[in-house]
Parts: sequence; C-alpha cells; structure tokens
Amino acid sequence: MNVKIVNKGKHKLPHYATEQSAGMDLRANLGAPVTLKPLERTLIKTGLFMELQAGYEAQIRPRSGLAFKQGITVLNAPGTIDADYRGEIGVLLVNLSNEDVTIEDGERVAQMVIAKHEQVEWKEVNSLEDSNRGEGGFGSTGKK
Ligand SMILES: O=c1ccn([C@H]2C[C@H](O)[C@@H](COP(=O)(O)OP(=O)(O)OP(=O)(O)O)O2)c(=O)[nH]1
Repeated sequence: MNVKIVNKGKHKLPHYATEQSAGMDLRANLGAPVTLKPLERTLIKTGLFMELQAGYEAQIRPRSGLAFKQGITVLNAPGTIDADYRGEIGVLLVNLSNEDVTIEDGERVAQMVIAKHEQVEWKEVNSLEDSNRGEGGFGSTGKK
C-alpha cells in the first residue's frame, strides 16, 4: 500500500527493519538534544507528515529497548494518528526512570504501526442478549 509522506526533517524515512517487522522506528528531528528529568515529558517532533487512506490509522508505540534500558516510554501509548490528520507526527515521551535521560537528534524514539480500523454506527437498544459470561470482568474468570 502506498502512503503519501512529506519529510521536512533531516533524517531518512522510517522503514521496516526486517522482512516481517510490524513497526517502523521513528527518529527524533531535533535542533539540539533534549534532556528529560525523572517523570518529565516532552513532545518530540519527527519532521514527518503523512496522508493515510481512510480506514487506516498509525499507532505510535514505545520501543522496548529504550523502555528497558533507559525508562523512556510513550506517555499516550499507543498514540493514534488519524487518517485525516495532516500535521507533523509527534512522539510524546516520558522519563519513567529516576535519572536524567538525554534524547539525541536522530535517535529512534518510538515505533509506528499502520493498522486497519473499523468505524461503527451505534444501534441503541434497551437490553443486550444474554451470554454465559454475564457481567463478570476485572479478573473474574478462572476463579476456583
Ligand atoms: O502520539 C501522537 C498522537 C497524536 N498525534 C496527532 C495525530 C492525531 O490525529 C492528532 C490528534 O491526536 P488525538 O486524537 O490523540 O488527540 P486529542 O488530544 O484527542 O486531540 P484532538 O482534539 O486534536 O483530536 O494528533 C501525534 O502526532 N502523535
């Protein structure tokens, strides 16, 4: 599937690192490194703008390595890029470690998965059909 993309940043376009990768890493497009104190958050710009086809979204997800090694994650994970959004793709990072962490220009800060999605029309009713699961939730299955 072709997706139109504009790159106003200085880094190469995101790409699939292996033949079956689901996500493409996104690079920070920064004028200068950004340091996050513990629990500090910041919006990292990518320089990328894209035009998804209707029925598709892009999900912005954390990178496991960055989370494990440095405690950096995506605060609103998974971030949602709507098909009608034409602004710059941003990555909202938070530092969940107890040390300062510096994000460098060009660093891979998150990954992006393009996914199909549905839109529903509500059919409002007064009651729902019974199911043998009932109303149980929040850890109610598998009880001895
Ligand atoms: O991680 C993200 C999440 C969102 N966006 C952009 C694309 C998305 O289409 C738009 C709006 O995002 P969202 O719907 O999550 O934000 P909102 O807080 O509900 O704002 P809005 O009123 O703009 O919908 O912001 C990003 O660039 N990165």
